[in-house]
Amino acid sequence: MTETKTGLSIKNLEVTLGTMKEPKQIIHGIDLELIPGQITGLAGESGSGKSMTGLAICGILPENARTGGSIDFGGRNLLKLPERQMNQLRGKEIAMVFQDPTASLHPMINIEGQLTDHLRVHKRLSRKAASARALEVLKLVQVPHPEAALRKYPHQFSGGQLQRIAIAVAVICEPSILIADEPTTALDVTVQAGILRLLRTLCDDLDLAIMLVTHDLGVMSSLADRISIMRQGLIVEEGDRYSILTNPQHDYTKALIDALPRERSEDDDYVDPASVDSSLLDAVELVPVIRDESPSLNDELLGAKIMEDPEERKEESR
Ligand SMILES: Nc1ncnc2c1ncn2[C@@H]1O[C@H](COP(=O)(O)OP(=O)(O)OP(=O)(O)O)[C@@H](O)[C@H]1O
Repeated sequence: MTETKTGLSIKNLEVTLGTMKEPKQIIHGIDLELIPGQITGLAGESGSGKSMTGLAICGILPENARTGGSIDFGGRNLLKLPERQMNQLRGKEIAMVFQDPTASLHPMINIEGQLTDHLRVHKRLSRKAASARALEVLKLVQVPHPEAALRKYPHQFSGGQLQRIAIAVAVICEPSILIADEPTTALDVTVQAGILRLLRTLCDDLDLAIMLVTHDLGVMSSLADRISIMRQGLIVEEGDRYSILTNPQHDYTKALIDALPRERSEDDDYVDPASVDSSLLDAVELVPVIRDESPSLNDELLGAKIMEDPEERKEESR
């Protein structure tokens, strides 16, 4: 991939909902950078404003939302962009993956149709070229039997495969930015790890700038390059993954880390790699970062999976 990707810079973003008479400020002036080839994690409790941040980037906030600050993408402030131009960027340059993959898939259109429609709208490719690209991208996201998958409908796939297809729809136009909002929350733990690994691979190979929204700091610990911790509409702490997880400064971050599961017990959902299908083994590799027997969340827990040097991680993933 030779094309240079564009990052995104949020400065002092404010979002207010409600009426003029009864305004409800949801986001209170946050800064965030999305950098090509990096996963930026946005973690925090429910209702802290993580999803609203993603919606603001995609220009799909609720109709009554009022915004302040700026979201700079390639020299344009997305908050001020006319709807028509925002429509052109959305899906092509800025894509989104949601918790529920069916939210981005039409139940009555086969997978080839969903992938090629999207491509033909944004890239104006011929039918034949769009079909070839659809097959290529299904292979990229590792959907089994991709030729046959193109002819199937969403209800014929499992949740994990559907999420891979939703990711294929998101990346088919080679966007610069991918907003992944709780992309694994609804999935079984072994499938979760595979999707997380896929996001990492796409980030590295396509030079994508990914914003990963999750309430689960455990997911962050295995994946994000940088982590921002959000609470009540504010980013209370931001830094590289290693320092956030090993040397948190804010009490709220410390509390989130304390809440991470550390011990395996009979009834938790730790999956013994020996007990799963060998095709999943690769994916499961990510899990031990989240679920280790170590007594505390320290360097030992983070182990080889957390490295200070992103280049070192890139090397490992090759
Ligand atoms: N359409 C809406 N109208 C008014 N308030 C809303 C609307 N949607 C969300 N909110 C409020 O905005 C705040 C931020 O919501 P948001 O969905 O961004 O939180 P979140 O951090 O993503 O939480 P979760 O993890 O539960 O999705 C919450 O207080 C929520 O109640």
